[in-house]
Amino acid sequence: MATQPELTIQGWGPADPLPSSAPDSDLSDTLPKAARRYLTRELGWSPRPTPPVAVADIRLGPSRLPEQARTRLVELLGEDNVRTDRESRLRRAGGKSYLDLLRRREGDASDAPCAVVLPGSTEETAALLSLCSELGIVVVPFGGGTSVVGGLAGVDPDDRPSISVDLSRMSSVQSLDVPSSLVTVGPGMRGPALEQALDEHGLTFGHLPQSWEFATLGGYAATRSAGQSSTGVGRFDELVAGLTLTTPSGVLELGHPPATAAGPDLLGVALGSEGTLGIITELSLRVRPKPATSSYEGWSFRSWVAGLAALQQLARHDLLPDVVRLSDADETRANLLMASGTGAKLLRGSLRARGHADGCLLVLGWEGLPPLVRARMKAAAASLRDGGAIRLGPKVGQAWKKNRFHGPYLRDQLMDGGLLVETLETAATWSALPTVYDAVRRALRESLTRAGRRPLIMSHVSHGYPTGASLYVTVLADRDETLPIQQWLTAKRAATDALLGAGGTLTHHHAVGADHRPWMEREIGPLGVEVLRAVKERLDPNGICNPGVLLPE
Ligand SMILES: Cc1cc2nc3c(=O)[nH]c(=O)nc-3n(C[C@H](O)[C@H](O)[C@H](O)COP(=O)(O)OP(=O)(O)OC[C@H]3O[C@@H](n4cnc5c(N)ncnc54)[C@H](O)[C@@H]3O)c2cc1C
Repeated sequence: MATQPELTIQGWGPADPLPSSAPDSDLSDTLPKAARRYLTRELGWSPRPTPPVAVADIRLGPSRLPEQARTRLVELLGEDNVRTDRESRLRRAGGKSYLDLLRRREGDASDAPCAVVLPGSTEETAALLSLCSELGIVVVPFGGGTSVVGGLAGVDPDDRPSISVDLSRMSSVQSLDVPSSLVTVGPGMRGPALEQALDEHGLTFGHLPQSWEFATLGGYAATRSAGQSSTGVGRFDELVAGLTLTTPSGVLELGHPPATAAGPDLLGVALGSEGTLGIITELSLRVRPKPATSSYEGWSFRSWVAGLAALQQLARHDLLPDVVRLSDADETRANLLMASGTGAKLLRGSLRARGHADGCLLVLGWEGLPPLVRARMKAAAASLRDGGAIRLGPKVGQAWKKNRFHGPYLRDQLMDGGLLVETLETAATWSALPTVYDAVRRALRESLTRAGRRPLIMSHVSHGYPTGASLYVTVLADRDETLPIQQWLTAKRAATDALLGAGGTLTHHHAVGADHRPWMEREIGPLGVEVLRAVKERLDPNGICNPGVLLPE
């Protein structure tokens, strides 16, 4: 089992060891002048240093784990694998949403778990859950800690002590069945390590969310994640052939590859269960040969509506590529301004000259066998041209591919400069998508506009289906320094009500967590909630498994 880098506590990126002082950051090093001017003008924002407090000054309360419980846990897992020290608890406090980062930057880690425990196998996890059930200790599975919906909040209505179950000791490949294209892995493994292990066999897994560097395979399954290539490769839940769900009531082996018709698919109950039913302790995943060729390219549309219509045509004729990303005019403008260098400047000039100054950028990625990729690209190109698109060529596609994991690093620096930076996402049918887009933008604009300050709302479609697509929204606004948490909570509530009212789904891939649970009944209905509760009561009779997420209070 290789050691995987820890995530920094107050932002994004690898951090080791624990820093004692706040990092220096300067937006002028990161953002080109034109982008800073643009943001200042658009938002009515004046950049100002608002660095996080030093990590040493972050406050967390004493552990509430009873000594007797600690002793029992140590008997089960060993002294090294039961940790109540400040650093272990701090590193497992919450996830990486804007609100999580705000709290950590302000020095608040009152949501830290009472202890961090590290089981090493399904058997140890089963014994751990049974012990915690007996002792009344809440367990919150911890994968990569990249939840952006409060999935790790550890909230318990009965205020019992809560422990974080860190799955990093279970992070290796257990077996590889090449003829069947199946790999069996531990839940704590991350994407880069899996790709490395598969590479020597000429295989790939290909699930690439933006959190790829730190998120885990168990976390993807627990949240039904989608990656940048999900249009072609499939969402994470489509890539799971089977898994082991370890619960306080026993161990469930779910999924029977290649296929079974033996009743309803219980695997679907475990996928997206967010730690509320137990802990995923093993996964069997579908892998594929590494693509012999890959080709990324850029296109431009005069308008968002034209771009959506063209994607819909591709979807209808089964011509969607593996990677699809259509940015609206606001996101396109911001991305072009943030890209420095002569290439970006030339592109801006060329788009202006061709009447696409306010256009919408489309990035497409194709992977697979060369003749198939060529044929798909040719057919799609004809359809896109019919839809009014102009081809910008491979450089734009390659530039996107090269920078595709950079966004979260920039978020930290924008927050350092006094900005609110957050994302939200949904999915809608092709017919509802334009209305959902308008409704979300309107709600965010109304909520975040005040006294000469406006939000910048940037959107893209990044996952296409025959029936519709996902919509991803990034919001930037001048941060309210007095009530920053309230500022975002109000905007988020308005946006969620608006997108549900317009026909969008509660979430496309970020999951429910604590943040979306008030709307869960609206998404699946009261009977749906009762069914989920009944399953939970059977598998987790004492309600110790991540009680603060998914199901409404
Ligand atoms: C910068 C950034 C970019 C992101 N980009 C994407 C993206 O492109 N696509 C996407 O889908 N998501 C994205 N996310 C969200 C996040 O990465 C996903 O939700 C991811 O699946 C979480 O994995 P994790 O291992 O970090 O899980 P954690 O954050 O540790 O946990 C998430 C939830 O799952 C539960 N859980 C974790 N492991 C297990 C397990 N083994 N068994 C049972 N329950 C478990 C936890 O208790 C928690 O409720 C992004 C997040 C960030 C911060």
